[in-house]
Amino acid sequence: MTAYARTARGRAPRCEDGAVTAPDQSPVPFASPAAATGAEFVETPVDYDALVLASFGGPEGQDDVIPFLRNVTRGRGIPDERLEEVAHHYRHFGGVSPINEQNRQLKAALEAELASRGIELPVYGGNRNWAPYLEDAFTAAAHEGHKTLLVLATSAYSSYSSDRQYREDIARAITDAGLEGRVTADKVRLFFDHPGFVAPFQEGVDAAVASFLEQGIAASDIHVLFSTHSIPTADAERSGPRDIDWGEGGAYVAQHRAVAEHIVHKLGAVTGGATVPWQLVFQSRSGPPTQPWLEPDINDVIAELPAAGAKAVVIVPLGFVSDHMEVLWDLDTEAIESAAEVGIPAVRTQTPGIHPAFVSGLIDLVLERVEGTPAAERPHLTDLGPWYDVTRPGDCENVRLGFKPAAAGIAP
Ligand SMILES: CC1=C(CCC(=O)O)c2cc3nc(cc4[nH]c(cc5[nH]c(cc1n2)c(C)c5CCC(=O)O)c(CCC(=O)O)c4C)C(CCC(=O)O)=C3C
Ligand SMILES: [Fe+2]
Repeated sequence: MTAYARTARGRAPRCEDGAVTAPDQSPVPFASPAAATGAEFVETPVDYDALVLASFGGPEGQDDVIPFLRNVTRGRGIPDERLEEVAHHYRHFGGVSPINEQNRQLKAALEAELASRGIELPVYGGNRNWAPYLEDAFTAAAHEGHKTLLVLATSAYSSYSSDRQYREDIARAITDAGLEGRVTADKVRLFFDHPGFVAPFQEGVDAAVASFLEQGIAASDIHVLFSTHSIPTADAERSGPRDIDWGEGGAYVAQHRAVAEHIVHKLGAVTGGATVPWQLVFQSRSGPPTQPWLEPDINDVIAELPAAGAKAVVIVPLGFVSDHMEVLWDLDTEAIESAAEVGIPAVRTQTPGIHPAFVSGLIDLVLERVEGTPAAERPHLTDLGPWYDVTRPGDCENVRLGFKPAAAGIAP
């Protein structure tokens, strides 16, 4: 396949960190060859009979922590002593991750939204790494007679950890549950630039910047740090369709930059057009020090803020769907501490969580697949969207862990 029109036209305007470019205001015709062939978009209606909300999962008490971490690192032979080192965030919070409760709330909110629109679609919840597992969700759905399932994963951007690993685990769960050939599972497209996902971030950034302005701090002294999960650079380079040049950091970084640029551009309404300095930063690095991961680390950037003349910092958890451990520990604990050390007032803005715009946007995304909405009509706030319904073989693959069968993609 040749390069996409969206690449030839130029992706979302790229700019150096700290500068703000005016995004192209002209309406962008949807010209992707994929849209023309329908190859990567499912534009015919599908009569799904259940929705599966798929998430990461987390421990519910101290005794769960090591078994949970064994699940997360399965297949990599990491000894328990080493796992205990990464367990400290969970130990600190009584062994309880907030993520399961957040997913229960999101599931209830999705059910309420479906009911309010008069749509009958049962919702099942299952996790990749903790109970209820994906396998439990598929088993329960099949037990109640559902066969054509749509999976909604709580992960917005494209990379091995946030897309393909879900699809691999879906395939494995269907096999482990003995449901091969009895159920099918499709997956809702990645939603990094869907208006429902972006709205809560925009709201948070607008409010935080407005409040610093009210305190008499100039826009040019308010630094906005868009933070996301660092991943190995090798994963980042393979995070999108391979026939497109995404630039350094692959599709994963390009998607985050495009959304950040959109938010900063809209922020002009709050600052009276004045620009704020901003940057994409990374957090929650793990893995051996010899393995390169995306940089700079948020704490290193915060340490340099006084030298850059910053008087305030707004921390935007752009890569995260809810206030799970990465947000509570790495941002609310560590990054806020880093800001206190250099004496700069800091605000961490909200995650989408169960914000009404997000919940309603997720149901819109589900209905796109139920109704087979043409790609050209699907909401997206950046030039990179709308993202594809089906991922092609090789996209987001993990070269370290090797090939595994995955659901909801195009067969090799
Ligand atoms: C991109 C990304 C997201 C965002 C997208 C999404 O939301 O899916 C995410 C989310 C999450 N990650 C989580 C937890 C963990 N991630 C780990 C390890 C890793 N994550 C990675 C990437 C990501 N992770 C990577 C490249 C590794 C190294 C593994 C390797 O080398 O291949 C480890 C192992 C220990 C360690 O290595 O630190 C844990 C415990 C939780 C649950 C939090 C809670 O409990 O509230 C959530 C939502
Ligand atoms: Fe993670």
